[in-house]
Amino acid sequence: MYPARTEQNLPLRPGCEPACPGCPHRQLAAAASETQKFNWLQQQLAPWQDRLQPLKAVAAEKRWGYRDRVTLACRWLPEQGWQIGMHLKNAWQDEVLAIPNCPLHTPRTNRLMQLLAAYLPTAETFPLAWLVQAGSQITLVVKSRNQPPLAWLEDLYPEMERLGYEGLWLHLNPSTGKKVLAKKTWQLVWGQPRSLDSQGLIYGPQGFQQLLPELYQQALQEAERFLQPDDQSCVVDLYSGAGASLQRWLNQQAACVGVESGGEAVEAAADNAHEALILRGYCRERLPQIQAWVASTDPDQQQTRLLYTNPPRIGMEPEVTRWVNESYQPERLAYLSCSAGTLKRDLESLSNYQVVRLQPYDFFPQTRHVETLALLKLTAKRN
Ligand SMILES: C[S@@+](CC[C@H](N)C(=O)[O-])C[C@H]1O[C@@H](n2cnc3c(N)ncnc32)[C@H](O)[C@@H]1O
Repeated sequence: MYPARTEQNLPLRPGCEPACPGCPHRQLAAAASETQKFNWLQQQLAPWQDRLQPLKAVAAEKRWGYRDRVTLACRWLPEQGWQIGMHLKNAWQDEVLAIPNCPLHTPRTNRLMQLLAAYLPTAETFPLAWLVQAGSQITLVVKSRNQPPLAWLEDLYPEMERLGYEGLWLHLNPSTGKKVLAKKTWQLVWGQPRSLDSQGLIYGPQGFQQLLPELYQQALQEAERFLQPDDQSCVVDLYSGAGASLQRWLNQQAACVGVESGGEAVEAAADNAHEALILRGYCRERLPQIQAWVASTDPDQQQTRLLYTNPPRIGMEPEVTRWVNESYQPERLAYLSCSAGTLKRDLESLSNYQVVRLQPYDFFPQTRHVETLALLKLTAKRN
């Protein structure tokens, strides 16, 4: 990421902790923050600068109080009680900065932190390491092999219900640390195991969700306009999560395959996009199955091949980029990226493609992060 600008032209919002490193743009006006992000993209994506569109963002009043998906560190201090907030870890410090009134969080997230800090027993009784909230699903990650007492939670349930929470999980993870979650020992202690998002899609406690659904829908709409999926096309959807994008392509009667490594997301996608084939695993390891699916879906090679990809920050796996560029060769490709650096690398590797348009979105206001949708078309003749 680019270095933080020292210019500070706005006062801190009420509740914003001066020492919190969470939002480097918190003292910039919206226009200044957006300009910084745009300039960063211009620099990172210089070879395609002429195709870079102005940044799309939500209205000013939606730039705060939007974070309803958080992973917060929890630490017990005998003098001060529970601290829930940002983990500050570097050579000099290893502490948790409490942020009970964070203005970036939704009001219910802050209320949840405050309630837990007030009701939790001491760390000796309940060694809480992380609080993970995915929308309406909450997980308490406990650094222990043994089940801690849960009776204290009874008093919290009515308030959690009032705040619109729907599920509370206990996750025992004795080795929790940098990697917060493990596969085993999840227990639903209250409510229901799954919730529905604003689009009616099912998700669970580990669900990946974009933070600003309105802007995310705009990005998907733009990808759909470009890809033009229909009943004569097949869509390969990589890093497909719980199936939000798959659902769109299916609505246009396209044949679809999704690939996703997260077990819970795969399970949700099977419900959210049940007409698609969902492959579980790393994309690079599923290439033979995707290839077989394409061959059986389009034996005469009459269909329009399309690709949508939305990888994590590290970008597409090199084997996958190579397969797209040299083997699958979709006519149109939409790539939603949260890292301009890895996007640049992958665009350069897609040598058989021309970048048509780069549309940035401010998915993470107040932070340095910026999302970009790259739209590409095949220029070489398919092998
Ligand atoms: C940026 S999220 C996108 C999810 C989905 N497209 C959405 O918008 O909801 C990236 C997804 O890729 C999954 N993932 C990470 N590495 C993967 C890999 N190597 N192969 C397949 N899926 C992977 C993650 O579990 C996550 O769901």
